[in-house]
Amino acid sequence: MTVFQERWQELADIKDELALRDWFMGTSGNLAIKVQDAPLEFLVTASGKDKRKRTSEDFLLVDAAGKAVEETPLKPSAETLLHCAIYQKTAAGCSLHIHTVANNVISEIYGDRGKIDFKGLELIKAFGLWEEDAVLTIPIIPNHAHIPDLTEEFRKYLSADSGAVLIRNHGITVWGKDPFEAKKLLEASEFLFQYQLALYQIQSH
Ligand SMILES: CSC[C@@H](O)[C@@H](O)C(=O)COP(=O)(O)O
Ligand SMILES: [Zn+2]
Repeated sequence: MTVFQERWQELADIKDELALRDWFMGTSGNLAIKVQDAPLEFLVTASGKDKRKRTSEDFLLVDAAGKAVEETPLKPSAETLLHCAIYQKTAAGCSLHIHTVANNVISEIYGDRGKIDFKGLELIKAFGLWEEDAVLTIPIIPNHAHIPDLTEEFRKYLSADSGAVLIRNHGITVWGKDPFEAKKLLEASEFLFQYQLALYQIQSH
């Protein structure tokens, strides 16, 4: 199997796993996996597809500018520039973006603060935070409709090779060295958002 085929299969498998969780409501979400550096090329989901379906037209190969490497009728994800920024600024190998009710509501509740902090919760260890008093901070950025503007804002938080950013009333984007790490961060984030939401609902009564 070529590297291209291996990466395609890895991305298709992770797409199926996230689909099983119903994390692609209304065609939302996009996924990417790096195929090579210098020149950068990565596979990204084709725009507007039902990501619950597995087909031979789910992904296309794009370059560092987010343009298709070969002639294709497929359109790269509308949010490809976010994935470009990740691969340009970090050593990540995989990036995942999903919309959930929990991540949207949390982003709205905490959006004015520009971040949400988690402390004293076991699952922040998924982000490599093992100390007793460690704090996980997930930035929350405004949801600019103009994707280059959104990307500019997003780039400010790309200082590590793995991480997560919430886009207000839109969704979350995570990145990690490979699909396993990116999925771990995604699942941990969604757990933390659901926990915080449940707590918020109890405490506001
Ligand atoms: C209709 S879903 C919202 C989209 O605008 C977008 O935010 C999204 O996540 C999916 O867009 P896509 O172009 O399919 O990658
Ligand atoms: Zn989106």
